[in-house]
Amino acid sequence: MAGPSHGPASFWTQANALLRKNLTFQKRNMRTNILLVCYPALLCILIVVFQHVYDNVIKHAKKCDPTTNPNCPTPEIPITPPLLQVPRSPYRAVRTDFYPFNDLPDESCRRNGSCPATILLTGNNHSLGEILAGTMITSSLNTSQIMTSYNDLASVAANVLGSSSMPPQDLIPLKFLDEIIYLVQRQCTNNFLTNVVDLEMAYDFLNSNKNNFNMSIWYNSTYGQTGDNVLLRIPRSVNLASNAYLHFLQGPGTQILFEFVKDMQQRTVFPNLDIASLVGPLFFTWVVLQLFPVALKSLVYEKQQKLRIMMKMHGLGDGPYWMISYLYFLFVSLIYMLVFVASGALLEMWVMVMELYPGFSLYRGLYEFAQYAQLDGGMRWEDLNDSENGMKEVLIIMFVDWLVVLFVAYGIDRVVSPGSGVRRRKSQNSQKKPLLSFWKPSLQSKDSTLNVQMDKADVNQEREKVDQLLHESSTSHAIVCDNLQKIYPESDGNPEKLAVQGLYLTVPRGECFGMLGPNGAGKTSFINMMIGLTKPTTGTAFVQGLDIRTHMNEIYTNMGVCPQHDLLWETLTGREHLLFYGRLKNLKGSALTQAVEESLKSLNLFHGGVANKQAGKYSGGMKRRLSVAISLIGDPRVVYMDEPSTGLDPASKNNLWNVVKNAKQDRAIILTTHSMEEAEFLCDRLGFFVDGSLQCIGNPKELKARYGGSYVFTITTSSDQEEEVENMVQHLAPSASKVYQLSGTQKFEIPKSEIRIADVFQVVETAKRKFTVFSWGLADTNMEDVFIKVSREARQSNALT
Ligand SMILES: Nc1ncnc2c1ncn2[C@@H]1O[C@H](COP(=O)(O)OP(=O)(O)OP(=O)(O)O)[C@@H](O)[C@H]1O
Repeated sequence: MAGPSHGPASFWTQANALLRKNLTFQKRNMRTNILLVCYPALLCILIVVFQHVYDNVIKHAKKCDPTTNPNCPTPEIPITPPLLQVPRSPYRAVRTDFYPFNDLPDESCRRNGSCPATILLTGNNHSLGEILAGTMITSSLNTSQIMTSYNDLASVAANVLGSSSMPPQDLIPLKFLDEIIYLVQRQCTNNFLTNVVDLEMAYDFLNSNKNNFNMSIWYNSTYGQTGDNVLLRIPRSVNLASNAYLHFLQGPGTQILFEFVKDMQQRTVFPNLDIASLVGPLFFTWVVLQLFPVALKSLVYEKQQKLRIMMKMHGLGDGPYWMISYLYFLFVSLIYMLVFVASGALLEMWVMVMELYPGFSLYRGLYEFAQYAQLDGGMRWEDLNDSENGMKEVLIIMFVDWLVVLFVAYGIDRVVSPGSGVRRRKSQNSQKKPLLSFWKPSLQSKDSTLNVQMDKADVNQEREKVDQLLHESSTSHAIVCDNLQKIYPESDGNPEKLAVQGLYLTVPRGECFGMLGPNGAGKTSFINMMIGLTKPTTGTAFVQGLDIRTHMNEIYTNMGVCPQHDLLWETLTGREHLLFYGRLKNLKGSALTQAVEESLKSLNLFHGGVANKQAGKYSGGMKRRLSVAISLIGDPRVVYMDEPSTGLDPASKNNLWNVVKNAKQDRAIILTTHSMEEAEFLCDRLGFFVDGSLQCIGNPKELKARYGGSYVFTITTSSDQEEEVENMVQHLAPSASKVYQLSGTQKFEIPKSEIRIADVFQVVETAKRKFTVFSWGLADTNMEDVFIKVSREARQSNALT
């Protein structure tokens, strides 16, 4: 059906085939891809919409004036938590017995609203405190009071500044403050005391309210021995040359740490983190669940659907697979990242947390570049050491991520995958060599005499043939199994299972060998070993002279497989499947087109546009035919077909049989089936498998002759006459045995040597005169009888041993 074999496909041919398949697959998934790259943009829009709704509908923030309406919710919460806001006058700090701050006014100020707003600075540098106070408040005001020796800073902050447990409406919102606001970070629990001063607000306020203060400043002189540190958050928008900041900078002996607040946009996009703080984790979760595994998901999908091993079985090597997959996903990720970065400019929060995801660290890196681009000279190598930009961390994260993800993906492919049992270690002698030099009987075969039952002459003969071939240099037999054995180890409480026991088998080119046997006999286990899905426990097999334990990759280049369950890409058409596998088999140009067209025609997948229909839309029978077509494309020398005609209607079955019959001319085919009719029609030889071992082997005629030396006589009468019929048959042939009896219908096996067909007619005529015979028949044994007989005998003998 296909053209002549062109030898194994080169690395680049395989890469080309895979790339084309991936592009077609991607084209089919265009909608998903567009959605994928649009998600970040959609998410940004959603966040903004949420925020808008939240602000306008739920909070009414913009419509509520807190200066006139005390129930207005706080419209803005500064970004640096925790913050203490200045309380309204009735709640401000006053002198109490418990806290003897003598310079605070007494309680009466709360009634007339004259209590001062208080500010707490921490640190042990008095002069700095003076400078801070002097900078923020004009010197004409009585502003400075020094509080000493106070260690319980949190408690002081709460009491000196006013009650911290008051309801929010009693805090003066910063925006509408009529006195100076000074923010104190109360949780200063260690030596590094950090006063977070929002200078932007203080500065604005100072400029507009210079002479209207009623203010006390408390300065803790002893708390924190090493702490002279003040962390200033200075937005870029603030002019650093202003007097206030200069004073700060000149604070004697004080290390002033500047943290440039680069992301002022946050305030405008997310004025008050409520929605954003929900959306952030949601976004992160979505990223982890949906996007992180994009590449891995696809690799795992192919693995899970066994498509990876299917491609491998048809000759796709690890090299092209990894190269194309890697470059392909790199490209897809780049497109995704471009869209993401563009839309991510609107969404700058949570970037730090998300950096663990490689895409996000890339984003962070670009972001830092953008920030530095605003400065003279942009980012330089030495800036990597700047702890403020996190560029070094980003590069480290990306490098580690790259390594980890690459190794994880590769590890999944090598270790966890089906077929991992096959040793990928390159054989030291991977070149083909004369048969004799490496076709040595396996060690196990010497001990295997126990497995051989001496009464099975045909099976023994097969074993002798194997021994002989192993010592000859002939490669006339495409498949030689040498004491092949598969034992599944015990698991989940199930005992060890001997699925294939010491199998000796030879299949020459041009032969179709049928493997028959009841469910669970071990047929699929055998095929799985032969196609590299599982590893033999002991023994081995040689395909075209190559050992399946060590040369599976070479064997794949000349092998076709039609697995028991169809392994197809739902979104690729039948033609695209065949083009892909044809290319893997090194078919090119017109030879490829011709092979594909012939294949489609011969398997009845050509007419009515079926070839261009996606495989996901195929009926079960069409999928099956496509699987058979795939197994035969590129003229492989060895083909395995696991129940190829399952689910086919009679016409399609017939059509498929003809295809297989034509295909077997110059190749070895091993086929498993439950259809005796199929076995008889297609197979030159049959092997009956029961409980993992070969019970008999031979061509259909031989087997029928051997196991079918009897006629099957079936007769139906009323139930009362059963005994009489039985006596009658016994009289006719004393060795006859009853094999079936139900409601008057009885089936007898009568040795051919004991009767003549005319005698049977005679007996039935006599019986008809005595009682009613509803129906009767005499049949020669067919393959089904052989099957039943062999299975029964094998089970009986197994039960005895
Ligand atoms: N992965 C496994 N682990 C343990 N036991 C297994 C495993 N796969 C198959 N078996 C067992 O090995 C035996 C042979 O199974 P196998 O699938 O090879 O039979 P089969 O002849 O192909 O059956 P069928 O005709 O139903 O496809 C069965 O008893 C089965 O339960």
